[in-house]
Amino acid sequence: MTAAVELKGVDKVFNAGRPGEVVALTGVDLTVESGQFVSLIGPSGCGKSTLLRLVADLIPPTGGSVTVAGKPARKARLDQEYGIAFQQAGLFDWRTVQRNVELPLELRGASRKERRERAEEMLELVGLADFAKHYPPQLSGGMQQRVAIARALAVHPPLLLMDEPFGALDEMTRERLQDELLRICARTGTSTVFVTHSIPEAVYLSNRVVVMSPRPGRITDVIEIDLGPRSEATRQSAGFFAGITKVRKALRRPSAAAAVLDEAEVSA
Ligand SMILES: Nc1ncnc2c1ncn2[C@@H]1O[C@H](COP(=O)(O)OP(=O)(O)OP(=O)(O)O)[C@@H](O)[C@H]1O
Repeated sequence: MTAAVELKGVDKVFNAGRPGEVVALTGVDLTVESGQFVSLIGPSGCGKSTLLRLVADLIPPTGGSVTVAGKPARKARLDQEYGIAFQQAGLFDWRTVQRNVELPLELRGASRKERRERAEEMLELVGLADFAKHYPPQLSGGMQQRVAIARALAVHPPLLLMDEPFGALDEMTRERLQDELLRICARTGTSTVFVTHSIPEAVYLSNRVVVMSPRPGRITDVIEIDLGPRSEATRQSAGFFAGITKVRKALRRPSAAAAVLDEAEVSA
């Protein structure tokens, strides 16, 4: 089966050869199989968002190749092979919830009837059917985030790219949305690449947690999570805590190496 995402030897340098050059990513190889949920975790500035933006073809790589659904990233973007949801829900305040969700379908030239039906289906899926006629400022942060997810899924993309979508939410809302997201992905068969700072969130959601190192960003570990179908009991289970410990140790490893380097520099 074609992988949902494949990165081979990807490098990203911002401002190459100019003042302020930043080597954001180096030698990144990553495959996300179809239907998988993969989280990216790592210290601030390690290149998680950059990696996601490369997959979305919002920026080009400096080296290597990015393939989405077997196509070059640019073709995949034009074919709307993925939906995007970021930390800021990014909704248009002057459009109703329904018309926000319809937006990607409008861009695709879908008929008014198709747009309305699809938006209703998506709002049902995220539990917001009763709020279709509301405007985003009338909704809570969690509800706005669910609208953003509905919008990202409106064209039935095989892939969902999410950059800290629940980062600004309280813990209870966050856990509820995590469960909703897993339910939606299971129902629609969507593959997901999810950026987070939260170790428990990464472990709870993912089939695989990809751990990245600080500058220049590299993948240092890929941790398989095998917890079966998630439920409230999962959050209390020994397997869940074992997963958290594994990710935490993996995150410490590169920074420990950096600390040793720093000490060497200080003592030199
Ligand atoms: N447009 C840009 N121009 C120059 N440098 C950039 C640009 N975008 C990102 N960078 C740099 O690339 C590196 C990686 O940034 P990125 O936003 O991908 O990190 P991140 O892991 O998502 O960080 P955080 O967890 O803080 O959101 C950082 O050093 C950042 O300053």
